[in-house]
Amino acid sequence: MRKSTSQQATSQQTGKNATDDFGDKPFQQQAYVSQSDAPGAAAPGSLTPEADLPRWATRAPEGEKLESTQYADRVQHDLSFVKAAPGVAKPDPILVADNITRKFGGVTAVDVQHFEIERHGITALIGPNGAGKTTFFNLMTGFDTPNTGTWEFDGKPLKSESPEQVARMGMVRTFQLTKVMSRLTVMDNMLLGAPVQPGEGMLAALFPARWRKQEEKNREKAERLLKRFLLWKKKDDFAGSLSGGQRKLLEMARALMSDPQLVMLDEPMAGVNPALKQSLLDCIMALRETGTTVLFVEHDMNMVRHIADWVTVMAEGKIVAEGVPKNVMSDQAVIDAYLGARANIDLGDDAALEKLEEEQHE
Ligand SMILES: Nc1ncnc2c1ncn2[C@@H]1O[C@H](COP(=O)(O)OP(=O)(O)OP(=O)(O)O)[C@@H](O)[C@H]1O
Repeated sequence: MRKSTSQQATSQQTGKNATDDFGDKPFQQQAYVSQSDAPGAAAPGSLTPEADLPRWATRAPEGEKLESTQYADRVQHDLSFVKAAPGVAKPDPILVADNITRKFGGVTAVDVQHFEIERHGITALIGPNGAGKTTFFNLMTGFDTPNTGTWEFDGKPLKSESPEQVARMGMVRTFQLTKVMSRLTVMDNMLLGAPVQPGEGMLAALFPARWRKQEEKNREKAERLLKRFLLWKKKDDFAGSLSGGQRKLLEMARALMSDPQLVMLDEPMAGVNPALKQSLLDCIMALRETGTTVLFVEHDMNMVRHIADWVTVMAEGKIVAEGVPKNVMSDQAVIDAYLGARANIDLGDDAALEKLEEEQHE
């Protein structure tokens, strides 16, 4: 069979068959080149055919996990060969949705023909207010039911699963308006996020030593996460006493108690003060480093540019554009339709972003 252009590029660089290189050798030893940089490679813009993508997707060997930033390097490498087109196939998708529609009366909130999320990547879902982003999240996670469509998480169909079952399968989400339990302490909120609550079943009650050990483990995990999310000092405070930004951090930390494979964050930056924003960005990037896939909805373009490996644009319920951030966010149609004045704001310039937000609210 003819090699894909990406395989040719890698083979030319390493002198070996690219298929041998993916998967069974440590990433550091591999010499990857981007398709357009490779000597004799196809002209820029001629991308790998969709059918070839899964064959050469970089994956950790069975039963192993990659270390640290290798996930970012691999996912960005793989996605650099994917065509920037709505509904395009990805090399190693963890979530695949087909023909998803949701109508509210006469309004079609979601009408997604095909959508894939690349495993281990950070994907941003952007679009104007009312584009259908939150409804799409609700549908994928069992909080709402589509009129039509099918979707699979890690190869398993999800159509009739409840939110609890979806979470148990490894896909968890946070909400635009946080759903932390105000009258519980921060630590108790975290323990609620643990996958199995010790002592719940009759069987567990018969073996107290076992559930005590499990609870100890849950507390240790909660402690690690609360430290990472800068909330450790608040562990005994009621969640209701936290600021909006701290609640976002708590909700995200709680979602991680079940070691999810995919985390879906709905506007994680909304209402978070600039001082906490950087911590939040760091926490999300740290998630990718531990092998967790992230999908987030966000209006904060600063964040999207900083951390996304891939950007998907929704408008009027449909996926209208997809690609790597620098391409999508410089696409004139996307700028006209959505980014507008947000497009040229300097990276990291919170003051400029806040000024713009104020202007828009005037
Ligand atoms: N429960 C509902 N009942 C009726 N209409 C709804 C409902 N939920 C969403 N909609 C409508 O569906 C459309 C998509 O809304 P949705 O909240 O998913 O958009 P969004 O992209 O998340 O917007 P935002 O960025 O403002 O959060 C909107 O027209 C909205 O009014």
